[in-house]
Amino acid sequence: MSQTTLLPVKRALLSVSDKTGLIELGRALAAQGAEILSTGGSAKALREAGIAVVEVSDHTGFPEILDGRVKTLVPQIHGGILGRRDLPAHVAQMKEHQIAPIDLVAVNLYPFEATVASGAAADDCIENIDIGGPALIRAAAKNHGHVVVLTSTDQYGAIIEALQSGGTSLEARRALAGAAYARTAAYDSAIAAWFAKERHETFPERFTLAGLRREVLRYGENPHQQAAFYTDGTTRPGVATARQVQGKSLSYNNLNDTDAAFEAVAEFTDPAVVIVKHANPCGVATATNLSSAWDHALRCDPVSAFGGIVALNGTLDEETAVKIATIFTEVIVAPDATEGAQAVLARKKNLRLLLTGALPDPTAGGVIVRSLAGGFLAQTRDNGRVEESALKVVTKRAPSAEEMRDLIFAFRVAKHVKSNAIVYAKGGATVGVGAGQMSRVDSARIAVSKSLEAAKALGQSEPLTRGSVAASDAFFPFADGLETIVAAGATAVIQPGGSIRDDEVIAAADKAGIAMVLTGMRHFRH
Ligand SMILES: NC(=O)c1ncn([C@@H]2O[C@H](COP(=O)(O)O)[C@@H](O)[C@H]2O)c1NC=O
Repeated sequence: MSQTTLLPVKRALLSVSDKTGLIELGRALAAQGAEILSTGGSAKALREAGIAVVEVSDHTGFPEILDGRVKTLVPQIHGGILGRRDLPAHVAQMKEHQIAPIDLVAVNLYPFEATVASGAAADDCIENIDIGGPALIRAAAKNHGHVVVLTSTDQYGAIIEALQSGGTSLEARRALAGAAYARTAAYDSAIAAWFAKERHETFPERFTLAGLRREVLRYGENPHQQAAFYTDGTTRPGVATARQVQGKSLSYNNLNDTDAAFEAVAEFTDPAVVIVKHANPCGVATATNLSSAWDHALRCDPVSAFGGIVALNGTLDEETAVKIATIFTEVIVAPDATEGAQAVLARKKNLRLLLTGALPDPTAGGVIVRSLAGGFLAQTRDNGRVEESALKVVTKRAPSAEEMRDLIFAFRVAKHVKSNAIVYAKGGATVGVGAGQMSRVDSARIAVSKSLEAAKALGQSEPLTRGSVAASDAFFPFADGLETIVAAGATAVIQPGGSIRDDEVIAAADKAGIAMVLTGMRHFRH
């Protein structure tokens, strides 16, 4: 058989859980004169639409048994799919055992993933593990030289067209075979993940990662890199589940930054705004409303905010939208937006607006992964959150109530800043962010110099860090980082503690008369 030969379909097996498009496919096959074999529910739907169909059990002479656990798992079916039409021995054996060739298999599987997502009981989940379906798919995909395999309703259209134009090409069947194995692999991955979860096994010996390509991106982190965006089927509100209301496609960096911004803004219950650049917050604020939160977030580092990603933790209103629209912004992400806000943003054609419907739960667990040469690292999500009750005051002076509020705020922001992270905050807003430096003291200094720039923009000569509090994502290895913070005018500090020089650092804080609390929890982020 040449590469270009088109194969018609003389006999097809349709066994689908999702009946979408089934009738159209059945009609197209019938119109080509194909015999249609089908299982219980699929056969019923086809028959009701007036399409001639042979029940698999009539074809094989073997009934569906064990509540449908065994329907198609019989030699007449699998032999009909797997027999090679180009091997005389196969053809002879098929004839000897009265096995009729099956040229097209359309199967979509029991909805295991949806059943698990619905929170169904274990028995229900197990009953939704399809056995016969994957066996049919894998057999048909293996014998793609002779058989077409359809595993998704959105593949039907192209195959109907191909059949109407004389048949399917080897190239098309091979592409469908690849998609079929990817589908059964993803299905088995979901099943394995469910078993691991049931057994409270966070890191099973074999870790499978399955994703559905949502989009091929224009390029990756840089234009010479290729990239695509995959979703994993989880329903965590965020960039993967959001509805894009307007604007051009998001880039690789946009997606990454939007995720960082939205995860950060979900930390706060008061109206909050996070502005992100290069995956780091350059302004975060909470206030009594989003409009004020935007003003305060922007004030922290208006230079970096240019071309940033803005995340809000409530419904974007018109007043706030007008303000955000005054500066160049790449993406806005929020649970919702009023019609007025959407109308304002609609004038900015390139600005992307993503609506998520809800906020992610910052305390929810789950495993996150990152690749490295030869493998990937898996870890549980950083869902740690320090509450006031867990803090240990280690200095002579305890923080005031106002300082305490800002300390907790600053530490929550620091959790979302790349290490080494130093965050200065005042009045529920960041006033200086030092991110991603190789030494903690440099992060402390950079935050102050940025804060001085921000102060100048406001016509002030003192950095905004005067009278602020400071958070450090990890302990101070030496007193120098703390001394920089004191020099910047901060009056209280929050940090995990745990350094062998904690005593030195606490003594430096006492000497400066500032308050210090230890969290006992670190928030490294790389
Ligand atoms: N047991 C079997 O032999 C078997 N053969 C096909 N299935 C599945 O049965 C479903 C279709 O069933 P029905 O046509 O009765 O609605 C499909 O999702 C198909 O993947 C089977 N069911 C599960 O294992």
